[in-house]
Amino acid sequence: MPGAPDLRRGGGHRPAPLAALAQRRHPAGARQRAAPAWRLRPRADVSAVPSPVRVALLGCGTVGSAVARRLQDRQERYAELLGRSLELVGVAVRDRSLPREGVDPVLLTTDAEALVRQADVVVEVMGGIEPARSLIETALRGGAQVVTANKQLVAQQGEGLAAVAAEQGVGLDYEGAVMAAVPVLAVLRDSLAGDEVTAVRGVVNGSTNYVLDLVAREGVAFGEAVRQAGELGYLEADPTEDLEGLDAAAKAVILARTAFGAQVGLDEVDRVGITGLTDEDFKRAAQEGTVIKLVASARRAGCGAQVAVRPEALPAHDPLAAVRGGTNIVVIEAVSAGELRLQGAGAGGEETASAVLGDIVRAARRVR
Ligand SMILES: NC(=O)c1ccc[n+]([C@@H]2O[C@H](COP(=O)([O-])OP(=O)(O)OC[C@H]3O[C@@H](n4cnc5c(N)ncnc54)[C@H](O)[C@@H]3O)[C@@H](O)[C@H]2O)c1
Ligand SMILES: N[C@@H](CCO)C(=O)O
Repeated sequence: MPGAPDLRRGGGHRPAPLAALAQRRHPAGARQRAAPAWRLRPRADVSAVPSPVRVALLGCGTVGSAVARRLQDRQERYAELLGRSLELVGVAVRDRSLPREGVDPVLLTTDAEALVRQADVVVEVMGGIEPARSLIETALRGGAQVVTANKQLVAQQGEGLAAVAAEQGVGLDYEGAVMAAVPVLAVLRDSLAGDEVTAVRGVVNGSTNYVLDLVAREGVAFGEAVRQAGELGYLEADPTEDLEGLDAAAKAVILARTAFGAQVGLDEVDRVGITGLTDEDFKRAAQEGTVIKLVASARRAGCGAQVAVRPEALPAHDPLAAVRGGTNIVVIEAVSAGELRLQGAGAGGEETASAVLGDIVRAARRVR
């Protein structure tokens, strides 16, 4: 939406934090200092305690701050699950003076590159293509496992990054990039690995579903509904990505790639967003007993796929018609399984953190 105001979070200021913990815990080069004698443990103890898995977080916005908070307050749970602790060693931000509720200011750093080099697992939740892509590549080439929720990056550059990951023998996971809390990629990649998926169709963008729902059911003005979606943390940093269907298109490309191995470019998606919808469209849909949804679909076609994102007026009995607010749904068709439906929270910091944290645990299991 050109000229759209920042529809998202506000924020005050706190005093500047101390130096990043990363430097303190994992000193490099000239900064290296010997540990004080009182911190040295007897050799037997050191070998008995597995070293922590060092996690670096790139970005501390809606998703990043939720991930950071959960990494801290679920420490014991993760240690039990993994047999070693997950240690958040630093959080890369643009501005260290901004408050990050529940995140220890000592962890904040503006030097993302240095942070990446000190981690076993790098979690990219800053969004955008650069510097996210370069930082991920640096992490992979340095032997770190990478987790990202960045659907634009995965849709546009995912294959190249996956090749680097394979070359380095490390993982690149991005469950949070598609349908937030709904584990659709795991189902397509793992659970249906022995089947043949033929089509995937769904509502895969939470913010536009929230907007369409509010406009149609509660008569809320379009602009006001968009503002509320922003307040809930559903919108991308650039809301046009949601409203023009680019976010859904990126997710559809990732779905097609995961479901059928289809190489579909973002520019090959037949895409229409929701900004062209008029009051007349909503009125007609109500009169006809239909519901307008932004539908993403991918259908296997030979070695490739036909991928589309467009608003459709759906009959009330269509499973996609019933999803409310920020909820997402996907209907998967597979030769042996038949039709499967997955539904749940499709946007939001805490909800997306669920998927990102799942990927972090998976990644941590690979760290030797
Ligand atoms: N919000 C959601 O519901 C949701 C759901 C699934 C996936 N995602 C994806 O997760 C990613 C993050 O989304 P978000 O909603 O948290 O965005 P956000 O804008 O709230 O947070 C991103 C943060 O990263 C910071 N950042 C950007 N560039 C940086 C840089 N170079 N160095 C340091 N910090 C930098 C920004 O200042 C911001 O604080 C995006 O790729 C988004 O598409 C978001
Ligand atoms: N902006 C995205 C966030 C979740 O990917 C949406 O509205 O679905």
